[in-house]
Amino acid sequence: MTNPIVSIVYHSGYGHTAKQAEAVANGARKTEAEVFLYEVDGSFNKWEALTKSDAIIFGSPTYMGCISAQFKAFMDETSNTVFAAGFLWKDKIAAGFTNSASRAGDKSQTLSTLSVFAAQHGMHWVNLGLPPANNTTSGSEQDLNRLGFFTGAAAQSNADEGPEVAPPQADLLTASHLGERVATVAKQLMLGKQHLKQQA
Ligand SMILES: Cc1cc2nc3c(=O)[nH]c(=O)nc-3n(C[C@H](O)[C@H](O)[C@H](O)COP(=O)(O)O)c2cc1C
Repeated sequence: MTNPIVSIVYHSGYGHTAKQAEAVANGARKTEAEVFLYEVDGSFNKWEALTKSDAIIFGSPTYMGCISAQFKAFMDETSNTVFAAGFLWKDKIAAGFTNSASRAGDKSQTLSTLSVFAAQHGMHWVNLGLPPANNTTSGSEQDLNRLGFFTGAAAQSNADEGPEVAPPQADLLTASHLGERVATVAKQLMLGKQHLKQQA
């Protein structure tokens, strides 16, 4: 019995989204998955590793209401290296996360862009799977999914704080939840495929 390979591909200009990416990886590591982190910054060459992955989790800071230019360059490269090379990511699992300075900050646009990107590659998008929190009188900033996103994991880093303190723990735990959820779904899909193959 093999375990799924979960890769996390992210860009981070100033280190905050990198902290979130590490939290996603830590969540995935709570399962038996093999977990790899790849940073996108300029030319990317880990295509073979991504093609071997069962799940790929995409992460970008929200810059000007969308993904960063560096992450967009990575996405555009996949047109040749993945799509035209044989639809190589079809049927893999995908998910996404983003971090920005404002609580909203138009992060939804970033997550939406990442999910469309995954769909273009024929991937199965896994959402966050947490109810929105911090939206009642008993809620707090310590709640998981305190920012209330559904499509993926969101984090908020105060613009005057460095990555040693931002994003806060609640957002890192939310990211960790996404990583664990994706790795679990990857295992379920793997076991389901093996079961169907044995029955055939
Ligand atoms: C070019 C640029 C554009 C930004 N645009 C947004 C934005 O649209 N919404 C927002 O909330 N924060 C915005 N920010 C703030 C960043 O999202 C925030 O500083 C984030 O923590 C940066 O993540 P990083 O350290 O991984 O690069 C922007 C920052 C930069 C540098």
